[in-house]
Amino acid sequence: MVDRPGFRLDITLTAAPGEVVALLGPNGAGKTTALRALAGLTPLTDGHLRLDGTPLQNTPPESRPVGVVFQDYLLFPHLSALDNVAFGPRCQGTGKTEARALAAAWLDRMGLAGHAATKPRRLSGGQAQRVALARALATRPRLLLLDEPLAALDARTRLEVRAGLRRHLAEFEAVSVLVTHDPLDAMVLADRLVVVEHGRVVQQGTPADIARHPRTDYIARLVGLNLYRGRAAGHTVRLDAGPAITTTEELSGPAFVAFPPSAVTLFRDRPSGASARTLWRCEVAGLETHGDRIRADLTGELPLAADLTTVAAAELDLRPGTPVWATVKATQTHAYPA
Ligand SMILES: Nc1ncnc2c1ncn2[C@@H]1O[C@H](COP(=O)(O)OP(=O)(O)OP(=O)(O)O)[C@@H](O)[C@H]1O
Repeated sequence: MVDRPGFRLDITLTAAPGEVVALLGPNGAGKTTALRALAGLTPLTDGHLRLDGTPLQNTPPESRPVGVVFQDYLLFPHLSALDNVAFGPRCQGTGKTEARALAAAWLDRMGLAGHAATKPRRLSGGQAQRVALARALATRPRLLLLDEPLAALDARTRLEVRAGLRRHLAEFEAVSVLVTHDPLDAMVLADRLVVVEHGRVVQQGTPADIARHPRTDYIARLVGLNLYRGRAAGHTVRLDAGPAITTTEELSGPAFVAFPPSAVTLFRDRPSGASARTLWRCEVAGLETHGDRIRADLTGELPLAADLTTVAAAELDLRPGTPVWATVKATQTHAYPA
């Protein structure tokens, strides 16, 4: 637990050797605070930290078997890539020659053998990220912490570096914890996602499980689903938001219903064949381009997001304020216990 005026981080986090855990959450949720507490840079107000069975909270940061890759890498600007990587082993008492040989091997593993003598300012973003990772791994940490590891990169580099990082994390035999806002980074890199909101864990599980069964609005938006809470009886869920919705699954009691924006069809006139159970009167609140589709934000009987092709949006002549009827197929809705 970490307490500071106006904010409390209160989370339980456990991880097995070899596991990659992503802490995912909105701004100010407490992800960085959690990472700093693990690194020993922010003291715990209460609770404990244990690594390989050994209490950690009284060990100063520099003596913890923890490697950190900071968001902006924090490479030493005056040292070559090789000396940046050799720095950690040197601090641990490894002799100069051995530390440099170790660093050279790490750079080689990262595909950077040709850049050993390069200073950080001459490295590309992706190369600097790999040097920072090599620097953290060269100390043979038992816990690897990565703060927004890809945030400093442009979209193209990000794709490549993400794939490389995934490989290195998979090979790393101890625990990795990474912090990110980016659901894609989290899904690609982590074995398990821990979603933090307001200083607490609101959901955790495998990426696939979280994407299929979001339990908060933040996660639903992240994975691009419409999400409602309600009460199920058979194939109908009466939503807290008002209307009822027909679902394929049969359930009873508190339930979530989720469906993707692409499962929604919009009409200007009330469609004659549609079941009243899956037909809502809405109004367009906003429109934005979403890849090769148009995402319509709707308010009304059921607030929802709908994806349309550009042609469909033009034919419906949608603009903010346009009244529409929205329907979703029961086969595309997904209900699960709340
Ligand atoms: N050094 C600090 N002193 C005081 N308050 C802080 C400090 N750092 C963060 N906070 C506050 O603590 C809370 C948690 O912040 P934290 O940076 O851990 O969140 P985060 O999930 O990492 O957010 P972000 O994604 O924006 O980095 C926020 O309310 C933030 O304003």
